[in-house]
Amino acid sequence: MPESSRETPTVLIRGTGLLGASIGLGLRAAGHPVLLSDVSATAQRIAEDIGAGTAWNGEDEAEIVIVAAPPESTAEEIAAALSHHRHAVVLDIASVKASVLTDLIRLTEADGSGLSRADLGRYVGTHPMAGRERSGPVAARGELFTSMPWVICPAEHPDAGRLSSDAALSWAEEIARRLGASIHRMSPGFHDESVALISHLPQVAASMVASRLQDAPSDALELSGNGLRDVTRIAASDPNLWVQILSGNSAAVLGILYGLREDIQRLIGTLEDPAAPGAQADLAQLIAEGNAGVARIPGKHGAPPRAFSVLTVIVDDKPGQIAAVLNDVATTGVNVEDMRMDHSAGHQVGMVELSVLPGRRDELAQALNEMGWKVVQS
Ligand SMILES: NC(=O)c1ccc[n+]([C@@H]2O[C@H](COP(=O)([O-])OP(=O)(O)OC[C@H]3O[C@@H](n4cnc5c(N)ncnc54)[C@H](O)[C@@H]3O)[C@@H](O)[C@H]2O)c1
Ligand SMILES: O=C(O)C(=O)C[C@]1(C(=O)O)C=C[C@@H](O)C=C1
Repeated sequence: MPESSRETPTVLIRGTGLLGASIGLGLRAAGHPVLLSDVSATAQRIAEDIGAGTAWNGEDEAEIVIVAAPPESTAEEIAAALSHHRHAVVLDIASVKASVLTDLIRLTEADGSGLSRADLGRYVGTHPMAGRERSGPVAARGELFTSMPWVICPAEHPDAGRLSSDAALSWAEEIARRLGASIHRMSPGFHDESVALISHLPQVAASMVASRLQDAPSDALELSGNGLRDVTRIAASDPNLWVQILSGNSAAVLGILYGLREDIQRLIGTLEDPAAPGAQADLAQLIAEGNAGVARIPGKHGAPPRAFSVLTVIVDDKPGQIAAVLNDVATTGVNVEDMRMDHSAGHQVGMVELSVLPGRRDELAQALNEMGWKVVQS
């Protein structure tokens, strides 16, 4: 446990949108007093109303400040927090890390900043690898971070080496842990290279696939199944946020896009003459390489990839059905590892897909059947 005046110090959250309000909900549940502040009075009031914390009066001291503003405002907000709260640990959660740190160092070293390099000892850059395709406090969830990775990037100076103090680092990790996340410590540069591949490329790919649908005939769209939904969920993300993320990490994203461009060009060449010698093997290789890549995505808490068994429960499309299914599952003692809900086009039923450990599937299916649920195993 890091040294602090209290076990559950007061946390000020600056930026009370999706992430800020989710952190507020989670930290309040963990016993922290939480203060909220946002440039948008509406976002701040909604966050207060959903129980993420109470309004900051603009003066009170906090022991920990979490900047959850958009990336373009993050460095300035960190500098302001370091100035205002002279003893606080200051964290940010922006999706890009190296550009925020560079801007922060520049602001700190500017004449008249009132900050010194020593003040940066109280700063740690972080990034929860959890979110949603929706913005704003209305979409906030206190459990958003449970079992998800949370990156901790000790601040480093190009000439002076590591800046973040041990005390600040251990508070950053403690906060992530209290929100249920798993800790991954790395440099800002390695973080940005990594998220270009596992977060920024998927966003670009989803947006590009979904943009093809804009002018598609509605008869074609009515055939949409899970394949399309799986690939396009994040295409609903906020353009304003993603402009900032992609331009803040452009070099790393570009490196991946160059490789992708080669793959697409090759695929186009193959499909232009699929009967040519070697073409079928090329196509098989494309899919097989995808199989190999997807098999490397780890499970929860960085555990090795694990295939879950899925069973589908057919429910009436009316309020309270998902809660009723989950309540009955809870009585069986079988842990649900993942869950999703789908609707069957043109039918008044929903399909609740439950992922469970393979050894528990049959037992759960039988128990749910006995309780009167209609279960389909896939
Ligand atoms: N959305 C995600 O999935 C996700 C996941 C991890 C990290 N992040 C990062 O978290 C941060 C917030 O993202 P979000 O999804 O919660 O966005 P959001 O749009 O839901 O919320 C951002 C909030 O910040 C407020 N704000 C803007 N400028 C501000 C300033 N100068 N000071 C204080 N508040 C300010 C806005 O009014 C808004 O309420 C971003 O830096 C983003 O990169 C987002
Ligand atoms: O699950 C989602 O909806 C997300 O957008 C999450 C996601 C991600 O790519 O994993 C998106 C961007 C953030 O920087 C962190 C998390």
